Amino acid sequence: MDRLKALRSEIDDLDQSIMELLEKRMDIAIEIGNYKQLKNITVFDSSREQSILEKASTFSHSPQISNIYKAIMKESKSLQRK
Ligand SMILES: O=C(O)C(=O)C[C@]1(C(=O)O)C=C[C@@H](O)C=C1
Repeated sequence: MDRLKALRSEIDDLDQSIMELLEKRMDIAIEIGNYKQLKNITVFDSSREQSILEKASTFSHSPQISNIYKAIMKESKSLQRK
């Protein structure tokens, strides 16, 4: 039980950092969205997404990281379209 508590505490610390970084990323995505709207640029940029997904798969061979990035970028686009 002590071990479970300790591991959960590690996850809590990591979640705090992940959430802070995701919040920052979303703020920047909103700024990019505003810029794109101003300049009449489409929200979806396939080559940029491919390059991020390539980085994710180079960083880690586990498909989970790429899947998480797909979800992050889906939310990013939805924020930009608001
Ligand atoms: O880099 C951009 O152009 C963005 O809008 C950001 C972002 C992302 O979340 O990384 C979101 C949508 C695009 O399809 C590509 C990338």
